Amino acid sequence: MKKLNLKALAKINLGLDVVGKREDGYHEVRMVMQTIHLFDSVEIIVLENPVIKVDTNLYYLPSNENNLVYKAAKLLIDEFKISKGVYINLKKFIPVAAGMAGGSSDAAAVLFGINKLFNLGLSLEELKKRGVKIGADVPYCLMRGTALAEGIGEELTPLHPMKKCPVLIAKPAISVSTKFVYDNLKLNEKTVHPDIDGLIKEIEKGNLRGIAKKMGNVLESVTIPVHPEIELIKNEMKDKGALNAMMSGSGPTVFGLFDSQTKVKEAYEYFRRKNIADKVYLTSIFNV
Ligand SMILES: C[C@@](CO)(OP(=O)(O)O)[C@H](O)COP(=O)(O)OP(=O)(O)OC[C@H]1O[C@@H](n2ccc(N)nc2=O)[C@H](O)[C@@H]1O
Ligand SMILES: Nc1ncnc2c1ncn2[C@@H]1O[C@H](COP(=O)(O)OP(=O)(O)O)[C@@H](O)[C@H]1O
Repeated sequence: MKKLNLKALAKINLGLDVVGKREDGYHEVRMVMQTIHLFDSVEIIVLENPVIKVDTNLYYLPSNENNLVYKAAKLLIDEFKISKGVYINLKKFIPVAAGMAGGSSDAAAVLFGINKLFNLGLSLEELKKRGVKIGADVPYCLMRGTALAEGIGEELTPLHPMKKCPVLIAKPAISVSTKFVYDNLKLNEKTVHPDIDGLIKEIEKGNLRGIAKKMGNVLESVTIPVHPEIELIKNEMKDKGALNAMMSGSGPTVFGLFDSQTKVKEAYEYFRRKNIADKVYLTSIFNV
């Protein structure tokens, strides 16, 4: 049986700025992306019949063409007129609709896997071009590591690898639609834009405190007023010793960067004990 087991890793945005809006409604961004050690598991098995079958461990996720892994498989199977099929068994651990690119990373894993299983010979660049048709974050999920993402998120420049540190993740029991957040973003002269270039300089220096100071996410201005519990979680994390804490992507997940294993463990235990968030993970920076 021909099969592959892959890890689809989650991301956080160390910095997220929106610099304009395109005519098609998509926004021009400048984001510092970072992979973390939190992943879904994606098993792909080649089938002799030309079908795409998806199973997931989450009852509320679609297993039809609305699942991003289905879309990724179909895209390559159609383009390369592959006469066989695939069975995809998806085990989700990355919170859904959380600002951590779980779905995009699953799709990236399937593009990567089908390219390998059927010997399509596509380069990473060629896979990224197909990935952006599924979602703006898919090209980054194929690349991983520390990167500057521009355009709608698909123009990628690798950056100096982020200094390793413990990361605390906390997601309140709410889901946020990325489209809603972008649609409700109002950019004007009062908008506080994060200093993305300054953040990159601190990453190059490997200065964790400097990185923490320069973190910023312009989408917080939309999501936090709708879900004020995000601000409370950020404050709790900082109180418990995070160098800084911020919402990832369109939210609602909050991540905190720590400079000590002892502090992060204490904060993790405290978050679990006090039920401060629905899901809490103690993880770390993943570099390629
Ligand atoms: C905000 C970010 C930050 O990394 O991540 P998440 O919060 O989704 O994890 C990304 O920009 C999200 O990328 P992704 O989730 O792949 O977006 P897509 O599926 O392509 O688009 C969902 C919707 O978001 C809006 N959208 C997305 C990307 C972008 N640069 N401008 C936009 O306006 C569009 O309205 C689109 O219909
Ligand atoms: N494989 C998948 N994993 C997660 N969500 C998926 C998947 N396929 C489709 N979706 C849909 O995509 C939406 C957002 O997915 P997700 O990638 O988890 O969010 P975000 O981009 O905020 O990190 C969800 O509403 C979900 O129904």
